[in-house]
Amino acid sequence: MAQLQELLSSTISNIQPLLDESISLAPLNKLIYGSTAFISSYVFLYMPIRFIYRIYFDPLSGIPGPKSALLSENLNKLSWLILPWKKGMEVFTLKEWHDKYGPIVRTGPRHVSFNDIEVYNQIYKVNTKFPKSLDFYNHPSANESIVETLDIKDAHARRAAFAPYFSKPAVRKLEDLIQSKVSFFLSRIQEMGTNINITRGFRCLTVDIITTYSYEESFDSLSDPTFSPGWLMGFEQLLETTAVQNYLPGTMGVVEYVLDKPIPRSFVRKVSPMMSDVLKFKDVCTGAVLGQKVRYLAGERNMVTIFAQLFEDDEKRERKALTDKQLVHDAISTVAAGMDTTGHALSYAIYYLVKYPEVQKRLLEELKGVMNSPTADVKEEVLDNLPFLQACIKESLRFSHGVPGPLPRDAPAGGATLLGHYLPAGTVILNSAYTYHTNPTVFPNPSKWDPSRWLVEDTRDMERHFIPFSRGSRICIGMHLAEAELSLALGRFVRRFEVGFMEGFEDSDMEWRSVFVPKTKGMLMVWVKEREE
Ligand code: HEM
Repeated sequence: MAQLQELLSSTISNIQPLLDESISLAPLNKLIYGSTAFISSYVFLYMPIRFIYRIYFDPLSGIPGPKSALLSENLNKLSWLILPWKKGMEVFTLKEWHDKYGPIVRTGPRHVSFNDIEVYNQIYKVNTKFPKSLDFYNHPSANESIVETLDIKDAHARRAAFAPYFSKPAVRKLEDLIQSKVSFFLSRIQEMGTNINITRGFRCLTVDIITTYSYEESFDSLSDPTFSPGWLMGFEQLLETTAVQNYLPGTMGVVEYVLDKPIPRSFVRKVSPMMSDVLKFKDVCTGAVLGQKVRYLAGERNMVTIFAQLFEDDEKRERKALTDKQLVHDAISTVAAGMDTTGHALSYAIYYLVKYPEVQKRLLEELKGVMNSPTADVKEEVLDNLPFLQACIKESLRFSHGVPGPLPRDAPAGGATLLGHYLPAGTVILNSAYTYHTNPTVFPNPSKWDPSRWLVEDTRDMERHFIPFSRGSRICIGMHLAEAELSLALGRFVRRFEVGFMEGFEDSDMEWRSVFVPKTKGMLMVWVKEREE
């Protein structure tokens, strides 16, 4: 005890002159001195102690994983965003880590990733206790949408309001709309013949369908001469900003607020055409949904759109109406959720059908069995029952993954024990569809696009690991619409056209990195020629 007292008094007497000196410094020097002391103690004292704590004493310390990832959550995030060799590569790295460390990996100080379908089913189930994580679902243009509603009860109520408009019977009633947009899409590409950016073409198709259904007025993107309307350019930019927001939450909110409110749009266009396009995309969605609300409130009752039905059902059921902000965020996120996902799956299908002509031939033979001419009408119900077409669609969904980025969920209050490890409340739990879809035990030779794998007798294990639409209470709300679009667009396209790659297109153009959804390096450029029989 006496020794300790002696040590303390000698330390104080050593520090005292330094403190006295610092008190007598000029204010500027005091600031420099103070900040240097703060930063040095943070970097050289606090960070190492915290690092050691995380490795040896933290409740998550028993979980295997790369130790370097435990240094700092913020550094991890920044590195996924800015280091050229890591940018957009998180899902690939997660898979490598699972291959190395096993089904549970600690990927950050409070992040844990899984590769175990039983765990997946427990987290992403109906009546789950694991809410979506604020760590990710917090984008300024969508944080009041269904997609980013975190609270389980609130999300249930929001989904229940929209679900009737996306059920299988509701989508069947939409068939005429989908068919007419697919017909227009096919006539446009027939007219173009060559140099067709089919990646963007598919996006325009899916958006014209969902905007007509949402707001009655289609964005009419399919009429754009090159399938490149301004709002789509904006959306492509928005995807880039999604990555910034994923890793640096709040940043885009501030940027968007500053550009959106006090600064005139003409000035924004001069300074940043990219941000200007992003704002244009938001403006179009905002105008469309709020315009419809005004018409509804003015007494118009003959609209059959999602939002008009919602306004009517709110009134009938005496439900609390959505705020304007919620409506706008739903309008933006529904367009965004349904466009790229469906578009990617279709692009991958066409890409591989061109690469593997024998597979295309087999598909064509099947389609000829139900469509006796290249432009014959066909119902979705008929296409749904074609095994090889459905196998091609499944394999394309397995390759495009739907949303490959991990869909983060939080460990609930009281924590959770998974695979024998206790995860305290708030631990961020990651599961990436990419990891599950490329499991070689379940999908032998997983990097081969092979629709026939789905035609074997027992597909149960593959089905269990096939999660492009996720599962449970937060499963994709637009799944039936997407399925109808995929069957009709792919079936009618392949029956009608021969298709090939444009000169200059390279396989590497289809390589992707993840900005939550996959973003390919280039665009799929094709020519088409109408089939003769
Ligand atoms: C091939 C096409 C599609 C795929 C692969 C797909 C995939 C997914 C996935 C994986 C989720 C879960 C996201 C999460 O947990 O954060 C999701 C959610 C969602 N999807 Fe889709 N989607 C597709 C098409 C569509 C379409 C056409 C629409 C509507 C027009 C749509 C609307 C939504 C909405 C609103 C959610 C949020 C549901 C919630 O948070 O409860 N999706 N989708």
